[in-house]
Amino acid sequence: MLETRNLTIRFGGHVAVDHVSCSFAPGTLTAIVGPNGAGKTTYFNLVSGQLRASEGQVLLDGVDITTEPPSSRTHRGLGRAFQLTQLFPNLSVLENVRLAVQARRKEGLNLWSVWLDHRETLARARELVDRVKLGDRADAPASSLPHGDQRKLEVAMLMALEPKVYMFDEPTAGMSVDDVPVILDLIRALKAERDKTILLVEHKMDVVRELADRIIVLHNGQLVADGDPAEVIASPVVQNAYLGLAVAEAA
Ligand SMILES: Nc1ncnc2c1ncn2[C@@H]1O[C@H](COP(=O)(O)OP(=O)(O)OP(=O)(O)O)[C@@H](O)[C@H]1O
Repeated sequence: MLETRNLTIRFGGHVAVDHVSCSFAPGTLTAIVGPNGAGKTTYFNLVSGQLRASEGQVLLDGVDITTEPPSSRTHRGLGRAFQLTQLFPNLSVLENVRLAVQARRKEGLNLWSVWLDHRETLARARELVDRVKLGDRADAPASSLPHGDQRKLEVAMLMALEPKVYMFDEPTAGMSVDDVPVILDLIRALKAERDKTILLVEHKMDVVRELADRIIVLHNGQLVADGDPAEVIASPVVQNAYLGLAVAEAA
């Protein structure tokens, strides 16, 4: 179980995330929505450890991880999609995924087991590369991939870590219409495993409606709605705070 208690961060006088208390159970997909600047990405950064909270706590399975660096949170099973800057641009797609698989496994000192591990690691990496539909780009340098394929690679690397909690921040942003279904299918498949906790920041309401078991709404850093997707979307607070604004912005 992932939980935040009164999670808060201030940048100067600005409170970007304001006392957000929320828990996320395994087997659920929670969409986090809200207008631009609402604090969604900042909330993610606080959970994954890219930012340190000014106040409040982050707990994973009851352990207070508020002051831990991102690497130890990852080690505990908190998985945030890789950023492009974390990839090795000159290594191939397969090599990048292989390194992520390797990071997850412990290599023994016995040479025979190292060899077996190497073969298994490579096989697992290939499986993941195929799963994200990058099989025909496996040997291409990561830097040569178009944007949509790079996002798929990020997801493959995240899956290689086998986290308990998956955090996706607008996973389909900037993708072509052909690439979007690949990512959504992967998220659906993770959801079908029923033991993963999935957090999804997403602006596309049709995606949210289809995938989410629950929606939380952030507005000015505060949690202003939380519940069943249909009810939350219909609630006045969302219509005014989010959808109303989104419509106004789109106009
Ligand atoms: N490092 C920072 N320093 C100062 N202000 C920041 C910093 N990071 C975020 N903010 C501010 O915090 C607020 C929340 O930003 P955040 O990016 O979390 O919003 P968001 O809901 O993810 O928006 P979007 O939907 O546009 O991605 C914004 O007002 C932003 O300008």
